[in-house]
Amino acid sequence: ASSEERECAFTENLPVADPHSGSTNKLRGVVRENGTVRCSRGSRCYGLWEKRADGEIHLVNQGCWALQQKCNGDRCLVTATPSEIQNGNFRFCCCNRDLCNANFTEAPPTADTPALKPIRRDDDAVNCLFVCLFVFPGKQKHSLSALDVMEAANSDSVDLDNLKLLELIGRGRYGTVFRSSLNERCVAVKLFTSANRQNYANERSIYCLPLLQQHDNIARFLSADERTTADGRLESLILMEYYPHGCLSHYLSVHTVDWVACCRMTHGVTRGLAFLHTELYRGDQYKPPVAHRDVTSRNVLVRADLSCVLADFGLSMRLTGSRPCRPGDDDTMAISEVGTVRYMAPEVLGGALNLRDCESALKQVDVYALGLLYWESFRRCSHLFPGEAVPEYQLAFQAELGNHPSFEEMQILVAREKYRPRFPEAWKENSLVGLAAHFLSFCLTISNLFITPHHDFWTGCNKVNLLWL
Ligand SMILES: Nc1ncnc2c1ncn2[C@@H]1O[C@H](COP(=O)(O)OP(=O)(O)OP(=O)(O)O)[C@@H](O)[C@H]1O
Repeated sequence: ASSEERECAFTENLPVADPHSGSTNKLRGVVRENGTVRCSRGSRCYGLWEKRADGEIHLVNQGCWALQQKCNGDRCLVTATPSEIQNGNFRFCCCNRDLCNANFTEAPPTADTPALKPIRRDDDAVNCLFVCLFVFPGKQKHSLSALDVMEAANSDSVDLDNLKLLELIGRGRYGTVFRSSLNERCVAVKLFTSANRQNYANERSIYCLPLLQQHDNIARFLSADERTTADGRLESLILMEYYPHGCLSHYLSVHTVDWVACCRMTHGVTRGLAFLHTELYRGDQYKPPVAHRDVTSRNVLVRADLSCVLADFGLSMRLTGSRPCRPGDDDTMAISEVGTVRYMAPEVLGGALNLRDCESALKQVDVYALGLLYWESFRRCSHLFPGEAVPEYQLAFQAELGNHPSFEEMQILVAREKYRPRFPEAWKENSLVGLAAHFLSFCLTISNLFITPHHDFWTGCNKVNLLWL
């Protein structure tokens, strides 16, 4: 039964734009004139209704639902309590019988109700979905994120039996990343051992912040879960969209890029970081400003069209709310000295981070690292080396300190000697004017694309400019 084709009621009052991943096209199936859709094998049906201010319930969308977990009922049961979904304004259900989504049935959630519940601990992902779908209907370009968030919202416990780890694609300090398949969809899975559970919990909570998944330059989160391995160990998993080009540093190490591609890459990371830093209120949604605290070219992932997303939020920190950020706190050290040593700002290395204005200080630390990413990227830009070979890819300070610089080495070089990555000779000699023009147009491009000119961001940007100039 799970692999049958399914016929579902179909309505699209709110268009779900074409996702940019082929694998999710199967969400739609073949739409028929009689208001139904023939969904691809293994799909379920879903429905979404809105309760308006007048108390009337209006149908919003119906169609095929690619995720199978918890959608096995005959009836379309709404089990998330109304308060969990946008203050009770929406009803979502999915089910596994032909046309079962024509109507919904409200049922109080029970332990064994074969239906949906939002992501554990909060309903941010569900709320994100509704903001994606309704508050910004003009942003259909991002509707893969809406779809993904719908999936995330409903995949509290992914059916891990269907998850196959296929190939090891990355190993970081905190997690091991595998290209994987989930119900024939290609995904990336980051596995954390119990020793790194805090990092997992933090990354998960950041991904689930309201509005975060709406942004095109933040990595797509699909789900998170925990399981016990055969030998009794606790293992935590984060499921994400799979980015076939991998991380920025890998991409740049094997490819040069032209000017446009280079701008697209750096611009994407910049937008992602600006968004992360920004405090947002939209309707009843609140996104706190967040510092990434580990901006590196390994933590930026590259899409097929060479646009980039910011990833790896295991060390990220909300900059408002309950967490203190004052000198003398027990976690002052943790606040100021996390990250990858190569990308640490001089004030972090020199122990001079201004914790009295923690929010600005940590944002500026991120922006310093962003400047190093620009340097790594533009050194691989073919247009900036006319008539000569593009230099081999280098990480920032690799020429000076090699592959594994220590904290002390970085401290001496960057904080004490105030050394910064060098411009290649080609940029100094012949094309300074051209470069300046390019750089100016680049700055203008990115400045146009910020949501709001953010004071702290621009303060940080001055550091980038200084680094460049
Ligand atoms: N969704 C993805 N798609 C493709 N490759 C990925 C994906 N996520 C991570 N990777 C690869 O795995 C590597 C490690 O991932 P990640 O940085 O999230 O782990 P980490 O343990 O937190 O690492 P770090 O040491 O940077 O903190 C990345 O640099 C990248 O090459």
